[in-house]
Amino acid sequence: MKTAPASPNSLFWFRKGLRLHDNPSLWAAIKDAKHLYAVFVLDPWFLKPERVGVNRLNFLLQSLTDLRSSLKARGSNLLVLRGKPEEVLPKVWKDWKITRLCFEVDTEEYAKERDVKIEAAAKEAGIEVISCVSHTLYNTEDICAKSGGHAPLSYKGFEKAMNALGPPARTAPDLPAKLPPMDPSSKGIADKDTDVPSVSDLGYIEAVRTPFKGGETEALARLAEQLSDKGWVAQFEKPKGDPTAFDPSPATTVLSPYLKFGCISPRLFYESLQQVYMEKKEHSKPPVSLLGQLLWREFYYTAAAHTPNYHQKEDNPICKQIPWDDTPEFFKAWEDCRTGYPWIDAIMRQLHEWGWMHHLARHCVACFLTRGDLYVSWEKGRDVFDRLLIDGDPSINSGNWMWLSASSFFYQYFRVYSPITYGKKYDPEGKYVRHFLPALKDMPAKYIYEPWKAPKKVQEEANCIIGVDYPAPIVDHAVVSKQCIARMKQAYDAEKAGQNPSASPPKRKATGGEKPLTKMLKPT
Ligand SMILES: Cc1cc2nc3c(=O)[nH]c(=O)nc-3n(C[C@H](O)[C@H](O)[C@H](O)COP(=O)(O)OP(=O)(O)OC[C@H]3O[C@@H](n4cnc5c(N)ncnc54)[C@H](O)[C@@H]3O)c2cc1C
Repeated sequence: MKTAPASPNSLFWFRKGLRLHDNPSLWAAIKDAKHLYAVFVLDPWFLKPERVGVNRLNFLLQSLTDLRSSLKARGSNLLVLRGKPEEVLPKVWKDWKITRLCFEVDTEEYAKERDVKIEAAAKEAGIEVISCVSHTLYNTEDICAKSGGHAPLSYKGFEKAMNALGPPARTAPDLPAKLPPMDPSSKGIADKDTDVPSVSDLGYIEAVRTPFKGGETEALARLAEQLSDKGWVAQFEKPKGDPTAFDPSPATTVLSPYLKFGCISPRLFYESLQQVYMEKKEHSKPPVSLLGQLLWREFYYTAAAHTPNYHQKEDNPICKQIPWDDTPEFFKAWEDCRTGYPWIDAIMRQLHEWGWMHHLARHCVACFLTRGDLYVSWEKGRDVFDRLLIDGDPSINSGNWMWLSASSFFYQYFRVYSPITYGKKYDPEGKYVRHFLPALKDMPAKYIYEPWKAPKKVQEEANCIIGVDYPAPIVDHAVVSKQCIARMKQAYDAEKAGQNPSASPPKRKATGGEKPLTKMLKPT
C-alpha cells in the first residue's frame, strides 16, 4: 500500500462550508502540509438565472470574496476555478502535484454522486482523500443507526435518536494565524480568471435587491447580534412571531442563508445557544425554541439523505400520491405575484426582491399554491423557491413543501391558511403589503387585504383600479378551499384503500366550478 507523503501538498476544495471557523476538513488539509491550495469551482451548470436567481448567486460571490480576504490575511488565497469539478480538479491536482484532497461532506444527492466520482479519480491518482462532517450537527448516518436503520419521520423520533447519540461534536479549534502557502511557481495561481467574478461577469443582468450580504464575517456578526438579546432567545417560540415584520428587521434570525452556504457553523450556533440557555435557565424547548429550529434543519437533512427519490412525488416512499392539477395559468399567477390576494402576492414579491421570507409567510404561499387554493403540485412551488431563495436548500426546501402540501410529515390537510385574515391578524394596517405591493400603497386599511371589495370611488382615490392596476383574485378562496379539502380527503381515502389516485387525476379547469374571480367580482 502506498503511504501518504510526510509533507503533503494539500488541495482544499470549498463547496459549502464557506468559512474558516469550525472547519475540521481544513484542519485535516493543513496537517503537516508543505503547501495548501484552496479552491472553489464555479460549475457553469448552476450559473443560469433559471436555476439560481441573482440574489443567491450574489450572496455566494460575496461569501467567496470574504473567504478570499480571510485566507489572504493568513498568507493563503482562494482560487476560483471555472468548469465541471470532475474535469477541473484532476487538471490542477496534476499541475500542483497534489497528494492530499480534503473537503466537507455534502449529503445532497447530486453532490454525493459527484463526490464519489472525484474521490475515485483522486485515489486512482494516488491522492489521499479526507472529508469530515461539519455542515450538520451529526452524521446523518449515525442518526439513522439509532433509529432502526432509517431516517426518523417524526420530530419525536428524531429527538430520541439524537438523545441516544448525546451532544454533537465540539467545534474545531481556531486555525493558526498562518496557513501553509502555495508554491509561487505553481501554474495558473496568479491568473486573473481565478478572482471572484461579479454577477454581471457571469452574464446576469438583473439587479441584486436582497438586503442580506453573504460571507463568514457577516454571519459571525449576525449570530452575535441575534443572540445578544438573551431574553429574546430564551423566549423564542415558533410559530409565535410576526411574519410581516420587515422594518427595521424580520422577527427571526435570518441565519438561514449563512447556514445554507456554511458561512456559519451549525455547531457554533448550537454551542452559542447552549451558552445563552446556561444563563437563562427558564427557556423555551424544542421543537418551538431557537435550538428546536436548528434541529428541524437536522431533521430534514437526515430525511433527505436517507429517503429514495425524496425530491419528487413519484417513487418517493414517504410522499402521498396526490393527483395535483396541471393549471399553468394558476401557477404562473402565483409565481408572478398576480393572484389578486395581496397577502399572497406581497410574500411572493418579497421572495423575488429579498430572496427571504418569514417561515409563516412561506407556509401561507405554499399552502395557497397546493392544498389550500390552487391545487398545484408542491414540486412546482419548490422549484420556484429553490431558484429564488437566498437560503434555497434542497433538503429543507423539499421537506417543508411536502409538509405544507400535507404530502408527508404533516397530515391535517383540513387546516388551511386564509389568504385574507391571516396577514391581517399581525398587520391590520397592511404596512407589509403596501411596502411590497406599491400599487396598493394608498388603499384604505379596510380593503388592503380584499381590495376587490373597495367601491369604485375608493379605488379611484387610491389610484388603484382592480383589474387594471392590481388584479382581481384568480379564485374565490371561500369556495376553492372547501373543494380542495374534499379532494385531499378523496386522495387520502384512495391511498388508504390501496388505490393510486395519481393514475386518473380528476379534471379541473381554471374556469371550473369555483369560477375565477377576475370575471366574478367586477369592481364596483
Ligand atoms: C415551503 C417552505 C420552504 C422552505 N424552504 C427553505 C429552504 O430552502 N431553506 C431553508 O433554510 N429553510 C427553508 N424553510 C424553512 C424556514 O422557513 C427557514 O429556515 C426560516 O424561515 C429561515 O429564517 P431564519 O434563519 O430567520 O429562521 P430561524 O427561525 O431564526 O431559525 C434558525 C435556523 O433554523 C433552521 N430552520 C428554521 N425553521 C426551519 C424549518 N422549518 N425547517 C428546517 N430548518 C429550519 C434554519 O436553518 C434557520 O436559519 C422553508 C419553509 C417552508 C414553509
